[in-house]
Amino acid sequence: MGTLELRDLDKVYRSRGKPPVHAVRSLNMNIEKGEIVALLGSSGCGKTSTLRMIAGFESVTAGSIALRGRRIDELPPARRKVAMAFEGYSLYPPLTVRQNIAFALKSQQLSRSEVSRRVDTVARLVEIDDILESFPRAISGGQQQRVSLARALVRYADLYLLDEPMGQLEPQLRAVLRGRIKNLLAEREMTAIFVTHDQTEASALADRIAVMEDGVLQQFASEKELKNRPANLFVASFIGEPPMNLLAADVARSDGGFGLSIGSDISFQMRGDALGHTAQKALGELSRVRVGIRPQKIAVGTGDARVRVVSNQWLGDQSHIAGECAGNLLIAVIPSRIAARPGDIVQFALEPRHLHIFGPDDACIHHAEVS
Ligand SMILES: Nc1ncnc2c1ncn2[C@@H]1O[C@H](COP(=O)(O)OP(=O)(O)OP(=O)(O)O)[C@@H](O)[C@H]1O
Repeated sequence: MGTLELRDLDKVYRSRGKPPVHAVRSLNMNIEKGEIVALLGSSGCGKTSTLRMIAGFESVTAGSIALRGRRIDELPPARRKVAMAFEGYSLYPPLTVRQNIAFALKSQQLSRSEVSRRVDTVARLVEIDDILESFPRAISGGQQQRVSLARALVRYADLYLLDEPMGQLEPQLRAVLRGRIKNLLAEREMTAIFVTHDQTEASALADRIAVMEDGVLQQFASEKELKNRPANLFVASFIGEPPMNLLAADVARSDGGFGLSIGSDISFQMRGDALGHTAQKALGELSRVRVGIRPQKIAVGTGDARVRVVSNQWLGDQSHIAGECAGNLLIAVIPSRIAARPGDIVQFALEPRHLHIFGPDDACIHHAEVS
């Protein structure tokens, strides 16, 4: 049993005169104590709706939410033992920053010195200790966001919900706070869910990442697992920078395995013994699949694929070379510079062991070797 259990959670928004919006569909998740989870996905995929249902700001259309074995989906927000930092979850204007943060501790009956100590500690952590006596209207948006974060983190709760907690901060401060918040959460074994559309943030903070699209959970796994074993085409193309190269391939049976060809220019021999049973069965029934290969797995300057260079960018520590081959755009990332200009022909080497293969319903039927 996890600390937080979401069972078949559904959210449908109905407004008069408009078609209903099915924002979250049959969501199932188990989150363990002390786990930090990121809800990651593009705008409108249902991340915030999920968080707001857990917080109690939105009703649940169907399904259930249990926290430490207790059903909470019918409880008012204040009784859920959940601390949250929400965008627009506004600060009280007549109170100073210090009073705003201390207010979150009101129900906990702590001594004044204990309240003060806790407020000071969390304020230092998010670097707002110099504005504790200011009023909300006198501080910047980024500072307000950090006050909101401090107000959540200062509490002792069963669960912390953070909606784009650092969205308004500059990259440098963001990186520093990320590290500190991660340490704090780990030290106190706090269970937390945060919403982000920033992959770097999700990878840096979270133990596991829930990738959502169109209200549907696509995969819930560690960053490494998402990268190495994407469940489907969506996750494969969403996770990783630059995105995985995806190509349509024709399937043919060949000696002891399968041949996959992309136009007449690129082909792969997949040995049967390198494919699992599921992949062999699926390939035996399919004439066309999609294959994926990460840009970092393509070698440049050797190999059979002749590629016409579209762009070649040196980013200081790696080159991104985009090229066209058999009507497909391929991107390779290599750790060195090469002298290739747009229009030049260069060789790309794509190896069968680096291929992910996607079958019907875009599900992954074979994963690349992990190296
Ligand atoms: N109160 C509401 N009434 C009607 N539709 C809503 C409401 N809140 C959200 N939606 C719709 O539900 C869908 C999911 O929205 P949600 O805010 O949960 O997504 P999100 O992934 O958090 O997006 P963002 O990153 O832009 O906040 C969207 O289509 C959105 O327009």
